[in-house]
Amino acid sequence: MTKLLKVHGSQNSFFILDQTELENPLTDNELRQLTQTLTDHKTGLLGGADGILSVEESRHPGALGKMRVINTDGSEASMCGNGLRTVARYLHEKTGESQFKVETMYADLAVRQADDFAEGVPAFGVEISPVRFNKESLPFDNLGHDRLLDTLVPELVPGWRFSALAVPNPHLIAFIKEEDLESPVLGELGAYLNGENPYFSDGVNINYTVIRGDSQLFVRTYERGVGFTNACGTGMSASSLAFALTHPDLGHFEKEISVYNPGGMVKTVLHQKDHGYWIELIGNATETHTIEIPEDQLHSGQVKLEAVKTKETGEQAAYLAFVDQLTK
Ligand SMILES: N[C@@H](CCC[C@H](N)C(=O)O)C(=O)O
Repeated sequence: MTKLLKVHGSQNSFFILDQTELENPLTDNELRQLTQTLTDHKTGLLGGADGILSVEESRHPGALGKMRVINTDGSEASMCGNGLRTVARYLHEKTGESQFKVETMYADLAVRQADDFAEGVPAFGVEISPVRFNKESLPFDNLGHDRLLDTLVPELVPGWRFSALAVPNPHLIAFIKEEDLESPVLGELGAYLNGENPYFSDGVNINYTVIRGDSQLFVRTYERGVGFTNACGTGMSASSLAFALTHPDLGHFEKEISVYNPGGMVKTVLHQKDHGYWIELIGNATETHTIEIPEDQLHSGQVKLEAVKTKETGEQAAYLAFVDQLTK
């Protein structure tokens, strides 16, 4: 039997699969197939999820493991901020270390155990970097600009200003009004830019961001490879940096920014380093279920749900109580 975990950061949910514990690691095809099977929100396990986080061995100095991120549609993302917090917690519990690095597709990122957000709500801080603005990094094209920073882009939505950042996965940020949060335009633009289109050939995560005051944001994200999610950690980090660069009177470096989202709240802290930027993303790392699946079913992608054993950890009640007090 192989043990998996169902986890979330701001209710952006994942299954953690530690491939170092398998007799035979999955091939990339098997991992893609398994993700599509388990994460489907209608037919998947425990109501599905927003992806699988595959934990693998790292040989990089200081890194206790490697995280790979597979979106629900089977595509692989270079980073996942909410997911990295849960992998940090997993590796912390496995090794006893509280501060270490995790290898990701493009960078070895620093992670640390942070103060609990509330009783029963463990939290971790993770590095989000590298940050790039050039159009080749996302990539985007045919928009008449080499970078977007609070730029009018009539090709996308007339009258709306966009910023584009790779952290290193690609993000578009639009600062919008509170009353536009439920507009159908949000989903339409998300679906358009993540299908065949002349601008973002690899798709893009889109963060619709409302400024709620000094150091306060609300972000709703349409994620590449998934659709609307409860939260996107790299998206909230990218939005925080765009906020400070475009609204320096309200968004500040080296000071916590509270970022609310449909699934809860995280904190971000912006840093400048060597003419560049990095962001610390701090938030919950909640384990909701332990799961046991026969290893052969993971390889075949034909998981028989009746052969799977699941057990609630009880952490979700504490998390929901935390979210409840945010709104009071
Ligand atoms: N939810 C994640 C981002 C996951 C990857 C994204 N869908 C992509 O394709 O870039 C986060 O918390 O950062």
